[in-house]
Amino acid sequence: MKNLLVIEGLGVRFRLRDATVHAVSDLDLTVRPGELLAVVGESGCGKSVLAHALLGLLPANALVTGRALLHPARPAAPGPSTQRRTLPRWSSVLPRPAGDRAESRRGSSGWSSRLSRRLRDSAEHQPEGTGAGGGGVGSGGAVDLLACGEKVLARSVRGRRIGLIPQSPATALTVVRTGRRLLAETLTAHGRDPGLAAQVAIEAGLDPADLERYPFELSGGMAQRLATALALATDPPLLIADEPTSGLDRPLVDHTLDLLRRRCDAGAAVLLITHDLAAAERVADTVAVMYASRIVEHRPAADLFRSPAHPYTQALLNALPDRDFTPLPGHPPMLTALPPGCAFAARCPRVSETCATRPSGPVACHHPLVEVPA
Ligand SMILES: Nc1ncnc2c1ncn2[C@@H]1O[C@H](COP(=O)(O)OP(=O)(O)OP(=O)(O)O)[C@@H](O)[C@H]1O
Ligand code: NI
Repeated sequence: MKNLLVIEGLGVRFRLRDATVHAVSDLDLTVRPGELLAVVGESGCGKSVLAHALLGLLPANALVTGRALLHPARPAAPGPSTQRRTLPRWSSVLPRPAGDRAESRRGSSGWSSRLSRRLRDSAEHQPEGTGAGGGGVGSGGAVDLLACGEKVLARSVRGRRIGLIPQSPATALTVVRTGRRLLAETLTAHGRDPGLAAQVAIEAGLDPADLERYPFELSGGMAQRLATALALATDPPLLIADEPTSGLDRPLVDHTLDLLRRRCDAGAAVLLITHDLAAAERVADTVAVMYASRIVEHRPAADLFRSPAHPYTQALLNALPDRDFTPLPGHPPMLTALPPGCAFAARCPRVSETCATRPSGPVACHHPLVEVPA
């Protein structure tokens, strides 16, 4: 089936005063409708930055290169007049990008001013795909997420074509509305019946009674499930779930994973970002392993879990309690000082002189455990 998302050569660097953080490097990925792609890797390897780059949620000190084409899930609609629907500019659950230029110019970054602006922005209703910042929109409805600009992202991508379950929902949720109101507003904005709020909450594993609470009254796990419900409410063709099971007990972890799997089985695509390899093994079709800003192995999940090819993937699997339970020694390199060759070399049992040069291919290793055709 045709790809829904095609990422080519994605790079994200953050400029600091005296250094540059290479958070994502030369990243290529594709996601098809119906595919659950899991992105796994140790803390700080660039997983969330990847998600935020796709949604235009990076701060102002980020330099983004490459392209990320999002194709229409179904054949392109005939024209804006037939499908124009007013949407709040910001989904209830999406953080405003810290680098929003207008915000930086105003120089006001306090919590209350950000919140009041978010509320004001929620009242703005603008037609889709017009005006400044509308570059990167190709014929046939494909959008280059890295070039289309904030207006297109806000009006027609975030929430509508790509949903996000953010990694820290407790801080991303709008705090002045109850869960029920957040859900009802989101459903309404997307042309769905606000009366479905309870049903969507149950689907996400949240007791509908908890919808009467404000987000700050929820536990971490409850906020996680409310964020999941909000992302489901928009029924997006692509869902990015950034650690959607953190803070959940095992039965709720399985509930959330099975929910994501069912979305794929119904034709949506899911990009699942997780530390939890067991979670990826349970539901993923394909797995991309990230190490120090790069994808080092990208293969069908069944192949990767049966027979890992990159020594880093093998080390991650060996650390699982139901395998060797052997922790991976050492630490990843600083993203401000990445080596020119293989970034895993310093921790790799198979290292040789060749590893001073950078490997490439579906398994970025000079000494893979199994040969994987390109
Ligand atoms: N605004 C920023 N400025 C500088 N560095 C940043 C910024 N945002 C993220 N980083 C750095 O980018 C790297 C990747 O961060 P990211 O949040 O993507 O990691 P992650 O893989 O999602 O980790 P975790 O599993 O802990 O969530 C980290 O080293 C982080 O410190
Ligand atoms: Ni993260």
